[in-house]
Amino acid sequence: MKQTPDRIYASPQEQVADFVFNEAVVRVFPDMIKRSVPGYPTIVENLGVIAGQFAQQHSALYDLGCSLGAVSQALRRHVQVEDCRVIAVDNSSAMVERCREYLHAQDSMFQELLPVEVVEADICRLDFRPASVVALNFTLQFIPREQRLDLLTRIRRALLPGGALILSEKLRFADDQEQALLTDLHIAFKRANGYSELEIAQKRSAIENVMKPDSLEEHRARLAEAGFSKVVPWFQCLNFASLIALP
Ligand SMILES: Nc1ncnc2c1ncn2[C@@H]1O[C@H](C[S@+](CC[C@H]([NH3+])C(=O)[O-])CC(=O)[O-])[C@@H](O)[C@H]1O
Ligand SMILES: O=C(O)C(=O)Cc1ccccc1
Repeated sequence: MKQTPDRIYASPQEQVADFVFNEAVVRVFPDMIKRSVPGYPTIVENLGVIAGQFAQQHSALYDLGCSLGAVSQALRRHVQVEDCRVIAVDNSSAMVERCREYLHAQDSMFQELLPVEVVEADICRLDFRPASVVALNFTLQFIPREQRLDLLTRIRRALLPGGALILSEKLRFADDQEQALLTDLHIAFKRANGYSELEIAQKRSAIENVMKPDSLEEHRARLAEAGFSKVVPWFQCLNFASLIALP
């Protein structure tokens, strides 16, 4: 993927607008997410490996909030199961357009990849087909809180026995000291990746109204209420974590 550097918040803005996944973000997204989310490359690659353990014949593998399709690409690199298809969904037309280009490029470089379908839709209004793997890789945090339980319930109903939901999220922490330490360390991570104090501050005010992280305890309670029987955290780097939820 192209690595145009993210300079979106580099110059001072009189009023920082709410963050949107538009064309300007699409252009810099691979650089932005790598420099902003500690552990992102490790999570994406291992999501493919984990999916390989749960993928079943004659089922769908969902990449919900696919952005540029990094997870879909990992699924296709790692899963070789008969009659499976990847369904990548995002409601940003700018993301979907570029995602289709990247996945076509992957098709032209490799043979025998799983078929993939990129759908422009709101994942809260999606009719799910029977699925063995569902990935929500840093997407649930952008869904309005009051819609999260319903979405997870519908995912749970679509999951086949033996399947899995892989849920990656930024976490918040009920303990003030833990929250403060991990927030500081996340800022240090961004600084170490070349973001200025201004960029960090402006990005923070851009996302505060649109991205609402929950605590691990809130995720566990909601997943249980949605009908998941087991939640296994498999990765945490600073305040970013990934969970495997079993039906
Ligand atoms: N209701 C919705 N319906 C569909 N898509 C949505 C919705 N709300 C937000 N999105 C989409 O969810 C994605 C979240 S980014 C995911 C990274 C990717 N998974 C990755 O592994 O590279 C996370 C981040 O940027 O921190 C964006 O593309 C939104 O358009
Ligand atoms: O930038 C941040 O602070 C984040 O928490 C993650 C993020 C990454 C990319 C787009 C929006 C939010």
